[in-house]
Amino acid sequence: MRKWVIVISKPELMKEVFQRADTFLKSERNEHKISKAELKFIGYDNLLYEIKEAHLRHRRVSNPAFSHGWPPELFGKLAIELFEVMDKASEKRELGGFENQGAHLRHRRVSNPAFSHGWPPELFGKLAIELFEVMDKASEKSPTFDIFHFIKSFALDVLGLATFGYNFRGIRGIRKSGSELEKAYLTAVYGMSDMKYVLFPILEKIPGFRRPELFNRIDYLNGVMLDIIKERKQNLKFKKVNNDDYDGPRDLLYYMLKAEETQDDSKSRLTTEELLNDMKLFLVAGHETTAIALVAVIYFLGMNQECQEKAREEAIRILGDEKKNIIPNSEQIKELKYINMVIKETLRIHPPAPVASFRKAQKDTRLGEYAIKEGTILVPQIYASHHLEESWEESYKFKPERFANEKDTANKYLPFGGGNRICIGMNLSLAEQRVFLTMLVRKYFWKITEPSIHKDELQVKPTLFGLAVPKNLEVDFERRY
Ligand code: HEM
Repeated sequence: MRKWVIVISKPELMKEVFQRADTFLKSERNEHKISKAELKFIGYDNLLYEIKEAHLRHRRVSNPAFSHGWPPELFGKLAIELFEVMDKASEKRELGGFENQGAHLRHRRVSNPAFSHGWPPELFGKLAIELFEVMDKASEKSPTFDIFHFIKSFALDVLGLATFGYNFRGIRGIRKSGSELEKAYLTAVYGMSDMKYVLFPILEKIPGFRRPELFNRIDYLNGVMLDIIKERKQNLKFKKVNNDDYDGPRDLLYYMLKAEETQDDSKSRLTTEELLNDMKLFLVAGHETTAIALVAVIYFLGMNQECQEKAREEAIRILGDEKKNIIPNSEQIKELKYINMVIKETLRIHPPAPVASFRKAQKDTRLGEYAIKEGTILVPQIYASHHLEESWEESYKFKPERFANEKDTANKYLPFGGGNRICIGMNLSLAEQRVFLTMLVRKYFWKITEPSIHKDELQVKPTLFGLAVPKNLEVDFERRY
């Protein structure tokens, strides 16, 4: 039987769908088509795919873990590590490509005559193929300024530490000295989201398409993370979680184990396997989303130099202009009014998760002025909602000032969804963005490298989870110190 699918862009209706979670229930777990690799990696028994009581059980344990403050040093120290890698990369680039003007003229004088005759097309064709091969190899080896690659490593390192006290060394991974676990994680994530294998799971059985290495890596990753959880559980049992003598990391795992202790009923607890799945889910759900947000902020400030300058002025006013990296403290972060507006406006104009999960009407009902039949699928279209002209004047224009007054935007701004399935990592991600951006504007001036495919709009590539991942975005950074 054919079913209605309704795309929702009006913010008040979307909010209602999120709020009436029992009537507009998130699709059942078996309605999410996932690859065999994803099944093995995060499975269905996790906060993302569970619904009703099982979802509540995950949320009950995870909520307290996410609802405490995040020490700014967590993000700040990693930001400094990333800046060092970026500086090294820019040095390499200068050596590889750019000469000063006088030297350039000298080269031109000799080269110009050599270029002024006709060329057989095959020469280009054959050489282009050769060049593509070399470029592919080179891009594996040396860093370029596709900034997404850099930021993603940073976001992964933050999440590893925030989730289970583990440093993936993703930033060092840019220089090819990351950890085995980083490699295993990246292989697992890319492997599980390969669209071919989601659409045609039979490929996993066909010689030439099978991916034994991928599944080995997932096993390895699962093993290491499981050991960490078991060891931590054991450790906490001896030390008793509430005692002050606990000196291990205060990460999500710690707070989740602590929350587990307070569940008297064993049925409300999570099994070790479920806990493990949630840990991995946090990495997957928080890694690319935050990296997209940060890259988008770099893009919009690169395209809007006056906004970049205002953000810098604020960072300097609050942190001072000593020529060294300074991690803002919690009090200083609260003072970051303009930078906060920049982050909000970026998440409005370029929401990293442009579409929330489909909901399904559980009975005949009304939604605003619309009659909805049982079984109707509802698609919360966050991107469309953030670009409705009736809600956002000049909606495609980057204007952080829209967020000067919280009250003007509260009812129509939904980058993290809403209701009982609102993004659990929202505050972690926002804290990370505030620290990172403040430090970035103090350290660098930047602009988008020209010519750019992003001249008119930030271009994105298609991805399995529908995330708005920017296509290769090249940025020129100039150090302030
Ligand atoms: C800018 C960054 C982020 C954005 C824009 C974002 C966006 C969203 C949205 C829109 C949803 C709701 C989906 C729905 O209702 O179907 C969601 C859910 C979720 N997010 Fe995020 N997210 C971000 C960062 C994070 C981080 C850092 C984590 C974890 C560390 C995380 C973990 C999750 C999880 C586990 C869910 C499912 C919650 C549930 O169903 O109860 N997200 N996110």
